[in-house]
Amino acid sequence: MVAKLIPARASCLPRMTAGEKRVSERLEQKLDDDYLLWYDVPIGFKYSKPDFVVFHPRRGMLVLEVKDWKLESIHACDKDAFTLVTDRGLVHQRNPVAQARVYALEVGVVLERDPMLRHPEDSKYAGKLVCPWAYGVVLSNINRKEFDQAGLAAIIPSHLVICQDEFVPSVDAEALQKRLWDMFPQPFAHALSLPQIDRVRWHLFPEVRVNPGEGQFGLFDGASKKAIEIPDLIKVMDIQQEQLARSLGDGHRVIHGVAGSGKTMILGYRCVHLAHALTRPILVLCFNKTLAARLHQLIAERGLEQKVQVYNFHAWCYAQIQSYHLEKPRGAGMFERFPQVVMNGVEKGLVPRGQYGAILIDEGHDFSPDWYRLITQMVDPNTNSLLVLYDDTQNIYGKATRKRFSWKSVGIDAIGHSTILKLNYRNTLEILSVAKAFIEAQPSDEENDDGQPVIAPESAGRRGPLPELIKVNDRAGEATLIIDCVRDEASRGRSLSDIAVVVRRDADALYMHKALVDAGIDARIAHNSGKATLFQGTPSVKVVSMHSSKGLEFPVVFIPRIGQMPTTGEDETLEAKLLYVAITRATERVVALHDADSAHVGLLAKAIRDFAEVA
Ligand SMILES: Nc1ncnc2c1ncn2[C@@H]1O[C@H](COP(=O)(O)OP(=O)(O)OP(=O)(O)O)[C@@H](O)[C@H]1O
Repeated sequence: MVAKLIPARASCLPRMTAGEKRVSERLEQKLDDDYLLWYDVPIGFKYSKPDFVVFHPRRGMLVLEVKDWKLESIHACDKDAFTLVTDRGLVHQRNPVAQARVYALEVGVVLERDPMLRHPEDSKYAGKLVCPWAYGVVLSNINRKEFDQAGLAAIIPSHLVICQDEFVPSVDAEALQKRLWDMFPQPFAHALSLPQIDRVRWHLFPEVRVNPGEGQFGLFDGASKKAIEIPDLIKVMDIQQEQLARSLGDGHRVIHGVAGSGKTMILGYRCVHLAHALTRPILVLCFNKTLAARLHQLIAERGLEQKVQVYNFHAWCYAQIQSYHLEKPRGAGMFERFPQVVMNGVEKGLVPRGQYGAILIDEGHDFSPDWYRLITQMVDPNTNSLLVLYDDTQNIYGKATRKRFSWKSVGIDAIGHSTILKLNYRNTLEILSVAKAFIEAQPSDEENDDGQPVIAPESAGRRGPLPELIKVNDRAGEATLIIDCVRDEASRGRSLSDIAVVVRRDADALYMHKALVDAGIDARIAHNSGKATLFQGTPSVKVVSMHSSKGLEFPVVFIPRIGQMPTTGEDETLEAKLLYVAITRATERVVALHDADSAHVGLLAKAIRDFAEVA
C-alpha cells in the first residue's frame, strides 16, 4: 500500500505547478501507507499554507516547500531572499528554506500548547514535544550537481534540499525516505499513539475538528480562529472523511455512507468552502422538510444564507415555478406534479440550466431518476460540482422510489467518483448493535438490480447504556412514562432540545405532543407548517415522525407505540427500516415503549438480550 495525498491528488492537479505534480506523485509512490501527506492545506492559528506536510507516527512532521526555479533563472540569492529573472522582470522571493522554517516553527508552537503532546516530567526529554518537526525544500528543476557547482549550499543547507535528480521515478524508495528524515535535526525514538495522532491533526488542521457539544453539525465551526480550550476528548474527522471533504470540488461525487457516518457533516464542510470559493449560488437539496429546516437554520447561523440555498426538493421545484412564472399545478396530487412542471420548463427554455455553482444532495436515496436528470442540468457546466450522499438502508419511501437505475442513466458520472463510509460515529455500540437487527432482518438485497452497495454499519466504538424496552398498559401509560423520563433528564441538566419523541404515525405524534404540553413541558411537533420552525425558539422536546427524523440526531430518543409495528398489511421490511432510522437518531439513550406485543417488539427484545449476553 502506498501513501495517499490529502486532498486527493486528482483534485489538486489543476492548481499544482509541474514540480508539485512530480513531487506529489513521487511521495505517493515511494512512501508507505503509514505516512500522511497533505498538499496546500491551511495549518495552525495563522492558516499558513505550506506546499506539502509529510507526517509519520514514528518520524514526525516535515514541511516541504517546492520551487520550480531553473538555475539560470536565479539572478542573485542570499540567506533571506532570491532574485529571479522572470517575464515580468526581476522578482524577489523569500528564501524557500526560511519560508519552510517559519511554517515548521508554527507547527511546533501549535503542538507544544498541548500537554498531552509533550514528554512527561519524569522523562529525559521532559516538556519537549513528542512529535519532532523539520523542514526542507524541493528544487524540482535543479539537479544536485548544479546545486553544488553553483554554491547554493551556502544559501540552503545541503541536507535540507531534495534536487531534481533525487526524486525521479526510478529513485529507490528508501533513499528518498532517508533524504526526508535526514532533514530532522535528531533521530526520534517515540511512536505516536492513535489518540496522539488525532491530537496532532486537531491542532494543526482546525478544519477537521468535530467540536464536541456542537452536535451533529459541529464541524461548521471547526475553522473558527478563536482561541479554543483543548478538550480532553479530541474529535476529528477520520482520514477518509478528511480526504473526502477536502477533495470534493469540481465534478461529480457519490458518497455511500451508513447512518451516522458523517455524510451531513461533510456536506456542511463543503458548503462553507464552496461559499467562499464560488461566485454562483450553491444549492443544498434533501427530501424531508424537517432536515431542510435544520440545515437551513445552521447555514443561516453561519451567515451563508446569501450564498447557500437549502430546500427540500418539492419546495425547490415550487420556488422555480414561482420564479419563472410557470403554471402551478392545482388540486389533488399537485406536489407530485411540481417536478414535471419544472422539467417541462427547462425543456422549453423557460427555466435556465446551470443556475448553481454547486449542488449538494443529502438523502439521495429518496430521489427518483427524473429528479436527478433535472438536477444535473442545474449545475454550472464550468464546475459540474455535484455531490450526492446516499444510504440505501435508509430508503424508507417504499419500492416505488427505490433506486433502480444506473447513475450514468441520469447523467451522473459516479465511476471512479464513489466512496463508501462504513464507520458509524453517532451511536454507541449498544444502540447501533440493537438497531442493526432491523436491517439484518431484511431479505437480502443481493438480487437487486441497481448495484448499490448495501452496507452494514460498523461502530466507531463509543459505549453507553443498552437501549431500554418498557411495557406499559396503554398509550396513556406510554405518554406518562415519557413525561416522567423527560422531567428526570431535565432535572439532571439535560436541555429539552436534546430530547426527541419519534413516532410511526401522525395521530401518535399529535397525542404525544399534547400530552407533553399538557404536562407543562415545552414541546414542538414536526407536523405541517411546524416542520419549518421546529428548531426555532426556546429549548423544546421535538416530536417527529420516523420519516421526518431522518438526517437528525438527539442525545435521547423515545420511541413509543412499538407494539403497533408493523400492523397487518404493512411492508415489514420498510417498517423495519423505519425503526432502524428511528433508533439510529440517538447518540446516547434510546427508550422504546409498547403496550402490546408485535413482531418489532420481539425483534427489539431479542436484539437487546443478544447484546447483553455477548457484552
Ligand atoms: N470522525 C468523527 N469523530 C467523531 N464524531 C463524528 C465523526 N464523524 C461524524 N461524527 C459525528 O457523528 C454524527 C453523525 O454525523 P452525520 O449526521 O453527518 O451523519 P450522516 O451520515 O449524515 O447520518 P444519517 O445518514 O444517519 O443522517 C454527528 O454528531 C457528527 O458530528
